[in-house]
Amino acid sequence: MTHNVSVEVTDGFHLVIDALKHNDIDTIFGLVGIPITDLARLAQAEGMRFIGFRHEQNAGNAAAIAGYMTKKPGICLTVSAPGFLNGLTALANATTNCFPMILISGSSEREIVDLQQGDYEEMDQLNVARPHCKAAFRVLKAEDIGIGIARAIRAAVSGRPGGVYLDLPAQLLAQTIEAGHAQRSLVKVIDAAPRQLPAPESVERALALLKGAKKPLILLGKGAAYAQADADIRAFVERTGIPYLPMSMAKGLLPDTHAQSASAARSFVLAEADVVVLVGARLNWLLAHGKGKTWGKPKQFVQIDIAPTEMDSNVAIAAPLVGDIGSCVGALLAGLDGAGIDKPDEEWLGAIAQRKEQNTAKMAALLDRNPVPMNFHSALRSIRDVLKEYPDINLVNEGANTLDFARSIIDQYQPRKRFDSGTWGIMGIGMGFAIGAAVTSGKPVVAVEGDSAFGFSGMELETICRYELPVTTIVFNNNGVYRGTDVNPTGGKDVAPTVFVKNARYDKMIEAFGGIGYHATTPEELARALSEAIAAGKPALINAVIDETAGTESGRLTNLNPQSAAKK
Ligand SMILES: Cc1ncc(Cc2csc(CCOP(=O)(O)OP(=O)(O)O)c2C)c(N)n1
Repeated sequence: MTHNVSVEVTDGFHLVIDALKHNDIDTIFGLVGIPITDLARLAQAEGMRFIGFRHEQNAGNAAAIAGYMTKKPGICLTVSAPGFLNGLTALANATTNCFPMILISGSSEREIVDLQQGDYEEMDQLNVARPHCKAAFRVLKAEDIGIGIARAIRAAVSGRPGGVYLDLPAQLLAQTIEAGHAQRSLVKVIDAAPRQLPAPESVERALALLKGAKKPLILLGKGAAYAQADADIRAFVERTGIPYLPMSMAKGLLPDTHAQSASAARSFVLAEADVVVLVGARLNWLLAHGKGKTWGKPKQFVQIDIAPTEMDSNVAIAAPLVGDIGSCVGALLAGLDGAGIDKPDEEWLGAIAQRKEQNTAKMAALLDRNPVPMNFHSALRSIRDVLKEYPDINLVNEGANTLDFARSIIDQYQPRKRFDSGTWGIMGIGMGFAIGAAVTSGKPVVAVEGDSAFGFSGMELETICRYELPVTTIVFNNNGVYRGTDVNPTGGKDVAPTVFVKNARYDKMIEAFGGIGYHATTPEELARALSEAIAAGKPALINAVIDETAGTESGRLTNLNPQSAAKK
């Protein structure tokens, strides 16, 4: 006699969703297609948010900034080959910026890929991904999905955070597995990013170096913002009385209006300081690699970083402090009283105050002007004055002049509220970061965009309108990349490489998707539109007309070559 015993089964699709939810992940950013459309549908049906994008790079950027804001990996889901490649730029950027994210892509079957038999969207994605991310895994058996997701989560957030690639062949998703076995295969990641305490002797060495400093300086990097050790970092700055410089995404750890902020005297303090404490800030190109005329006199560095190999990356580090930033700053605080460190010399603080006063007066003179049409300064003054009323606003910023000037003109008052082109200086993060910040925080976002930078992700205005996100995009429209005045030297009909359609109306773009468009030609119009848009809490775009002659081109290598400069 046979007994028909019904065995409850599940499949790879459900197991991926169960594994993510089992680890408290509730949102996926992605773009559907073969073989992951049903995975997206199922995720939504099972109560997760699936935010569908128009280009995978923007979905990846949204996942990356969600990871930076929450310390949980943001999830980006794409189709194979071209969809995976579109997401790869965001994965590489996340790894470069130490944002935890996981790019999950469907892929072709191993047996076809390895024999290069020409599958639909065939690519050896795992090997393509490896050089551009922190870790890469592939899962071939449904019973391994739980451990695969767990490994990806731990790899993304432990140690120095970064991007992880997880390769899911189409057949895996369709595989069935007995439900009880599936449930038991799930893995809840315990203590994914364990604290890493610094060695006591390294703390003593750092405090001793500070004790001998006459002109100390603290440099806060975005790693300090990511650490979410805000109170201890503020206490360390305030109890030592040491002036500090925030890198752009560390702005707001202490309010930019704080008396110890040395931002308005940046060049002076970098050149004159004798001991510099780097907190989650790497001595890369953004800090002139810690040497040369930017840094003037020889320095001694205390460096706090979770990666021991970051030490001496560019210059010798006199006091390496290896561990997670919260533990390292906490250890310095605990040892402060016993270290007998005096407050910085009044001469040092007085010299900084004087330089701040001079530079603030120069900037005020630039900001007080009201040229017609607007320039970067008058437009940014207008935005600064409105955003002062919204200290918790999320600010996204990219461009060249738009990025450089906004970084010093728009003040931040709270940590992890400014999201920009970061370590790579990449363009195109705008709308993805804006969507990621709006979805993650549930709060309003203002994106201040150069017109070229906006163009990289502008189609996501439809995504912003579709999910009715409170995102106000301000396009600094100066008719081109850096500026809009270059001409084709041949007199031919093609415009110059850096020039766009003159007087474009980006505000009409968002109206096509039901959003609110504003056209602003004066700082007053800009301020009124921005205040109205933030209050409305709906998708909006302000086309801010900027003088096309106002911009300067950054990093023009030909200027370094006298011969080519002479030909101009
Ligand atoms: C993915 C990528 N491709 C190109 C570039 C090179 C670049 C750096 S800044 C920039 C845009 C500058 O024009 P924009 O109008 O946005 O700015 P503004 O001067 O404020 O008016 C480009 C194209 C980078 N960094 N990343």
